[in-house]
Order: sequence, then C-alpha cells, then structure tokens
Amino acid sequence: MAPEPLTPQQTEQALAELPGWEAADDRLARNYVFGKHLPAAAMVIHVAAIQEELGHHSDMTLSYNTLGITVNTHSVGGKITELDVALARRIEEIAAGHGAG
Ligand SMILES: C[C@H](O)[C@H](O)[C@H]1CNC2=NC(N)=NC(=O)C2=N1
Repeated sequence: MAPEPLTPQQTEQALAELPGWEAADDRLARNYVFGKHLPAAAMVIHVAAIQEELGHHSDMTLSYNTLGITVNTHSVGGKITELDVALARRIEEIAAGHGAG
C-alpha cells in the first residue's frame, strides 16, 4: 500500500525521537560528523545495505569528515512519509558505532 505523506504534526512527533534530524523542503535530513574520512565512507556502505533491506533510499553526500543524509518518498511526489522515518531510525541505530556525532 502506498504510504501517506505525514502531517506537520506527525512529522514533529517523529522528529522528537530523532535528535539531530530536521525536516526542511519536504525532506528529513541529518549531517553526521566523524573524526576522519574512512569512518564516514564506511557508514555510507552500511547505510546503503540498510536501504537495500528496506527498499528505501536516501541521498547521501560524503565529504572529508561529514556525511549528509536527506530522504523523502519519491512515490508520493517527494514528501516525508513513515518510510523516511523508519530509515532515519535505522540509521540512528548504527551511527554511534561508526563514531558519528
Ligand atoms: C521498487 C522500489 O522499491 C521503489 O522504487 C523504491 C526504491 N527506493 C525508494 N526510495 C525512496 N526514497 N522513495 C521511494 O519512493 C523509493 N521507491
């Protein structure tokens, strides 16, 4: 079943449990900071594996020691849905293990 876009209130509720994430321009977004480059690059691969498992994919921007992640749901025309929240939660679960702050 196609997901529904979240209401602004539902989005705020989801963000309350996703510290560091924000909603802007119909996307969930977070920037992670690392001590150096390779841990940031390793997290890209780990996030990619999760995305393949969920069938839902973010846009990631890898820089020297930062990884920017933004996501929305293409199938509803680029809005935030529960699928984006689910991916963000899974990313949060692995971030500390990669040394991300
Ligand atoms: C068939 C496949 O599951 C779909 O095309 C998925 C792939 N990954 C996706 N990722 C995102 N962010 N939005 C989608 O609508 C989407 N659709």
